[in-house]
Amino acid sequence: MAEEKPHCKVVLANSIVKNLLEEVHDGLKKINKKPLLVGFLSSADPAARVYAEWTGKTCSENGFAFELREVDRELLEDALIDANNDPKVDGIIVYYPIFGSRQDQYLQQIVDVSKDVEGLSHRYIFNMYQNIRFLDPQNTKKSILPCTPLAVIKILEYLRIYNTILPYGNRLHGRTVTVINRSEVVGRPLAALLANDGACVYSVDINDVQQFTRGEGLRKRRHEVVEKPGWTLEDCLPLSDVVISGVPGDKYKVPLHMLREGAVCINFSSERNFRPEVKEKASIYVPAIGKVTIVVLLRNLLRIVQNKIDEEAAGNEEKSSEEKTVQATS
Ligand SMILES: NC(=O)C1=CN([C@@H]2O[C@H](COP(=O)(O)OP(=O)(O)OC[C@H]3O[C@@H](n4cnc5c(N)ncnc54)[C@H](O)[C@@H]3O)[C@@H](O)[C@H]2O)C=CC1
Ligand SMILES: Nc1nc(=O)c2c([nH]1)NC[C@@H]1CN(c3ccc(C(=O)N[C@@H](CCC(=O)O)C(=O)O)cc3)C=[N+]21
Repeated sequence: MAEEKPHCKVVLANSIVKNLLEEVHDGLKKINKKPLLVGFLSSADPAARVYAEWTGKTCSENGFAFELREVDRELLEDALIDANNDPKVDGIIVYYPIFGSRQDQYLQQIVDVSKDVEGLSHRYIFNMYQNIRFLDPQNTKKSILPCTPLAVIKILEYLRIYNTILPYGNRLHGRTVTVINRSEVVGRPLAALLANDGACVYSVDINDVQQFTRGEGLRKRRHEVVEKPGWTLEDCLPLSDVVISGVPGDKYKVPLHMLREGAVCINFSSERNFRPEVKEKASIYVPAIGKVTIVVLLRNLLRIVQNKIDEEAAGNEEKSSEEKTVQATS
């Protein structure tokens, strides 16, 4: 008897983006202005330019203004300060890598928190690792999450890996996820976010394996990390419901022989980290997520603009009540 084709569902970014865009459009209707995002391109990396071009395209298609500023990297610091001080600029994104060293982190921190749509400012990253979800004690202003990790989370929600029968904050309880990449911009924050939401996460990089969890019964408030001495990716794969890979370069391929039957596989690298044969074993395969990342970026920009509007309204209220007090006493 002839064998049938394997039953793997390939999920493309477009279908995931649709829902998120609706949310963004609704949000945009509620504010009566066109937010301005400014992108700074000082990177020689072709991936950065492509990403910048997509950002521009997605902005203009969805009611956001985008301005690309190509700046010599030695002049970037001053250009960022100018944009911080310019009230017309709502959000700032700096494309990486620039120097490819710690200087990139320094430049990242120059961007004013109130304009940081990528969510890589220290305050936002601190809140994320500490599992602090709001910016104010009244829990009205949600903190900003880093774009690519948040895009992966939105994908996992779309795929129903998040179990909505469980309370918010614990919806990955019982899931085991492997993340191959532990960079400070994607892999490590992603592992922390997933573990904060209740997952058991194996974080794999070129050197070692670490496990991120909230402990047995999710007793801990936030994730903790333990080293797994002697472990390799091969030990993690058979245990994992979800495998997320983001290794740069076209050489790297996730070994498929140890992959669990029916696993969910997601690639966020610019190159394909999974061979086409992944479809023989996986139940769901997401080959690229870049488009989701950009829509999440717009969602962050909207949130920043909303937070600013709310703050100004609160400030005005305070002022007018002060005025009243002054009037009453004079
Ligand atoms: N789809 C999206 O929205 C985004 C995609 N990217 C893409 O993701 C990729 C990674 O970007 P970054 O995290 O910034 O890169 P990076 O170079 O900072 O980090 C790479 C990570 O992969 C690990 N790694 C390298 N070789 C490995 C191996 N053989 N086995 C296991 N781990 C290995 C490294 O240890 C490191 O943790 C790039 O292709 C980049 O273009 C980056 C940002 C957003
Ligand atoms: N500040 C900053 N933030 C970034 O997020 C950032 C950056 N700098 N510099 C450059 C890298 C690169 N990057 C990618 C985006 C999408 C794909 C991606 O998934 N591309 C798909 C195509 C599009 C799709 O279908 O999703 C593909 O190559 O097949 C990869 C890589 C973001 N980056």
